[in-house]
Amino acid sequence: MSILDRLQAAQTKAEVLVQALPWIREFAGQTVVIKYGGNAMVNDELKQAFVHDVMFFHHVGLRPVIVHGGGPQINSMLGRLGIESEFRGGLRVTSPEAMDIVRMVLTGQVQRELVSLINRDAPYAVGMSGEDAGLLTATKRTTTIEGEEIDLGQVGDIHHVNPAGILELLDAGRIPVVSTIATDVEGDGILNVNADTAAAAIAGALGASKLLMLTDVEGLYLDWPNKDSLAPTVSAEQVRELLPSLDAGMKPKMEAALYAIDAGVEAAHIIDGRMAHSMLLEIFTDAGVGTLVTKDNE
Ligand SMILES: Nc1ncnc2c1ncn2[C@@H]1O[C@H](COP(=O)(O)OP(=O)(O)O)[C@@H](O)[C@H]1O
Ligand SMILES: CC(=O)N[C@@H](CCC(=O)OP(=O)(O)O)C(=O)O
Repeated sequence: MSILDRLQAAQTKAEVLVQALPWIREFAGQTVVIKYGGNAMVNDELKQAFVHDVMFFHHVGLRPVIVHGGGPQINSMLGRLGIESEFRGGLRVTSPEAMDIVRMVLTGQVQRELVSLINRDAPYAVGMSGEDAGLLTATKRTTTIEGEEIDLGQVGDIHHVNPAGILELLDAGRIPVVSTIATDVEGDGILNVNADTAAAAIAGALGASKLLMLTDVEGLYLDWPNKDSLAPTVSAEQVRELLPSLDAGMKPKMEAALYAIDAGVEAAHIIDGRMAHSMLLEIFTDAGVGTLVTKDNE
């Protein structure tokens, strides 16, 4: 590479840094909840890119909180153990036997892996389950399909979020990594909570400014699966209209986006986790990848 080429490449990097400046200034000190879906944890390079983005957020003064999923990882373990599992309305029907595996995979495998990956860079990450310090309590929920109420077993909807434990970690300069197992407020057991739902409730309780949801699709398609229908921005009102027609995977995500916005979170973003550094591009550049869900009046 000639000196001129090297100077031009350096100039481009400087421009990118300068472009990030207003966003860094705007978001410094704000809490951002990142929902890291199991389908976005595709390979080691992408996981490493995710960790670098989280570290970038942390070092420019944002307060990132990671709420992770792990649906595919749970499926794989259930399959290895020969335990049947099915999804109804985007939620896993969770028998007591499956519940043990869900807890084991989320808190013992996926969360540990993320915590270790971050801490290999710098020792900031601390894992938490929704069971820890009363973080998540839930009540048993069902789902309705074609007018019929379906029993989902040990599946919960958030009853209450006690964010004290997360706030203590954030104030100590840590990066909380949360698994979405909740204490059953009506019984003496635990409940399996969809990670999108939990992330939205946590974002609301923390007064987060953003909820970022990393998944395995470019964003919300208004006319799924028509690839020309990707929406760069949608209002909460539009999402409310779309909700009944949405397919399984996107439904809990859009319900979560609405919940977060109704709880005061300024924006929810659906971001393609299969693209390296998509979070940085969405937050700190003018490029705007993914779908931004905003309040009705914006
Ligand atoms: N309107 C839509 N726009 C985008 N994706 C959709 C839509 N409807 C359904 N989907 C599906 O939702 C999936 C994402 O949800 P899910 O598989 O639950 O991801 P995650 O594990 O990241 O939570 C996409 O891969 C896609 O197949
Ligand atoms: C009730 C319910 O469906 N819980 C989910 C929890 C994990 C999750 O939500 O993982 P993703 O974000 O990767 O989909 C499950 O058991 O798969």
